[in-house]
Amino acid sequence: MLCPAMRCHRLALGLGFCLLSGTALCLLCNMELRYKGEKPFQPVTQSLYPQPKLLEQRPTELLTLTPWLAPIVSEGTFSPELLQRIYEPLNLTIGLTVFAVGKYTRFVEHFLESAERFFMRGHRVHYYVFTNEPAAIPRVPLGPGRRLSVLLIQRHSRWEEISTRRMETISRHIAERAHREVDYIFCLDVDMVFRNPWGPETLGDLVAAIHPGYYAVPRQQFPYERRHTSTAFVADDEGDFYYGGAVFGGRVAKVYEFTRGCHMAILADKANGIMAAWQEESHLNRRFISYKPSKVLSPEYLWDDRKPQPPSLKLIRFSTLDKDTSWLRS
Ligand SMILES: CC(=O)N[C@H]1[C@@H](OP(=O)(O)OP(=O)(O)OC[C@H]2O[C@@H](n3ccc(=O)[nH]c3=O)[C@H](O)[C@@H]2O)O[C@H](CO)[C@H](O)[C@@H]1O
Ligand SMILES: [Mn+2]
Repeated sequence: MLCPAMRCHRLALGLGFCLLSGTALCLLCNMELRYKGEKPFQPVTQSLYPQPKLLEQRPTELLTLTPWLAPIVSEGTFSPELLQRIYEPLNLTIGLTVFAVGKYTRFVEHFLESAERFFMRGHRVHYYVFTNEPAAIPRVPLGPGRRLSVLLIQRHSRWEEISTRRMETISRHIAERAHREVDYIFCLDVDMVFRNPWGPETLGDLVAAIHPGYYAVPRQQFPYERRHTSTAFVADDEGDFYYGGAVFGGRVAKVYEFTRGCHMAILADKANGIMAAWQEESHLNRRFISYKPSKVLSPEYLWDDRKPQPPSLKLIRFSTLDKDTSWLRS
């Protein structure tokens, strides 16, 4: 039999031990791992390597990875059901910017109606429509979790200016507002329509889409800006794919950096009295050579109704309408 004093002593020891091991366990559980700092990629400066060819392997099968190992998204490369199950619980909000200035307001209704049918079904979506004429924006009925903000912008007289200014407007809009409201953001042309599902397979840090007019063309023939005096200049032996200015996107912070970078380059050109060959599309292409997209969308995501559907494309998801360009720009 232990005397009461000894029992007390043992009890105190036991309790002390429990307390100590408990604290240690607690500390271990709550311990934050200090990883080595993330090292962001630096812009690519040397670009002497063979051009990737979307149709290289077999003439009707698209390439699925870029030489820097970014996925090239097309029908058959992903499971929509699986991706839906992965992304749904994340409760993401996806922003979509679209510009409708002057006569282009007539495209909004068809654009939004088709987006409601096909764009990011089952996810929260925030449309940002930039226009000089808010009264001309139709009230298209939206599904649950989907909202629309109409934002007033100035109208510039030249269409090149309207189109090019988008980089500035988007970067400012992200800084002022959208960075708080959305996780990802896509920036699309309005003279287009969704024809098939566009889902979370398109989400990535920085996303570009291959232009429907140049996916089977050698890089020397890409309509890059070729004047050395422009900040959008691209040499003959540079370039991966020719990307369309009508579709880009990504994580909101990355799209901010991207649009700001393009805007700065456009401003530098402007100071020198230069408008790049294909306006903001030329700057977008220049920037994607140095800052590679982390995901590339096949021309399924940026087609043109004026072209017949080739056998290599199993479906068309988003396409330019056949429009009267000279009337629109007059
Ligand atoms: C076939 C062709 O020529 N394609 C070029 C043309 O695309 P696009 O012919 O697709 O240019 P676009 O007329 O659709 O203009 C781009 C976007 O700017 C907005 N917008 C433009 C003008 C206007 O008065 N109001 C308005 O809202 C609208 O959202 C439109 O979708 O121009 C782009 C640069 O901008 C690229 O160089 C494209 O390669
Ligand atoms: Mn367009």
